[in-house]
Amino acid sequence: MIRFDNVSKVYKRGARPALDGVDIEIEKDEFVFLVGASGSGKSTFLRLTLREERPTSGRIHVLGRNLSQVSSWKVPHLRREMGFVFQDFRLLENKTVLENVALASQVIGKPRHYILSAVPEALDLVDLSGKENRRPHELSGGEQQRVAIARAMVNRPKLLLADEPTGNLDPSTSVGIMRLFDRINRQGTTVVMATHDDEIVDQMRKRVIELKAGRVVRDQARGVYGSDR
Ligand SMILES: Nc1ncnc2c1ncn2[C@@H]1O[C@H](COP(=O)(O)OP(=O)(O)OP(=O)(O)O)[C@@H](O)[C@H]1O
Repeated sequence: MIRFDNVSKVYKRGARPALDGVDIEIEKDEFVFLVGASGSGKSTFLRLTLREERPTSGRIHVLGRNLSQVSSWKVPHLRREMGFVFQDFRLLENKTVLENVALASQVIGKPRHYILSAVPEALDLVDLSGKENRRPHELSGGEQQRVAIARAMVNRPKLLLADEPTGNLDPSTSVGIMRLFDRINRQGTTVVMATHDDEIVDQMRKRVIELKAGRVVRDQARGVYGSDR
């Protein structure tokens, strides 16, 4: 699903690499936590996977494609097969819940009949049926993140990437959001999540990849947040 072969990324000539000789393979249906101190390279890994950035050296395969061979005009096509969830939700404030989710399908030209079934299905997945006509400011933080997850899932991606999705949420809300990611994963979507949420990582016992100064220092099945536990 994702393969990094000896990938390095240097943003500015002379700066230390944000990723430094990274080899990672993530299989279909896995749930992977990316952990590590601030600046260790987690977001860079996600941005390279999305092809928002290109590596300085090394090879990246995502969804069976070598990213260096995907021409720029085909990048949007590739991204349609991936969902992305951010820490700060990034919803459109002047649109309703339903419109926020539907828009993600409309902009890529999905037919009306698809949208009419996929949007309610996505809202049902995140347990927001009944709140279709609310606007983001009428929802709690956890509900807003659920809308963002519905938006990421509405085109039925094979891969869901998330950068600190619980970073703005309180602990009990975060648990609910993590259960949702777990359910999405069990239904067949590969999940890769960068997080600082140690309690949740310890509870969920999924694969943990730890980065330190751009290098993989730990790759553990059913792992915990900190290597010293
Ligand atoms: N666009 C950029 N231009 C220059 N340097 C960058 C850029 N993005 C990230 N960096 C640098 O690359 C390194 C890795 O950053 P990255 O954002 O990948 O870390 P992170 O582990 O996601 O951190 P955080 O947990 O704070 O989000 C850092 O030293 C950062 O300053």
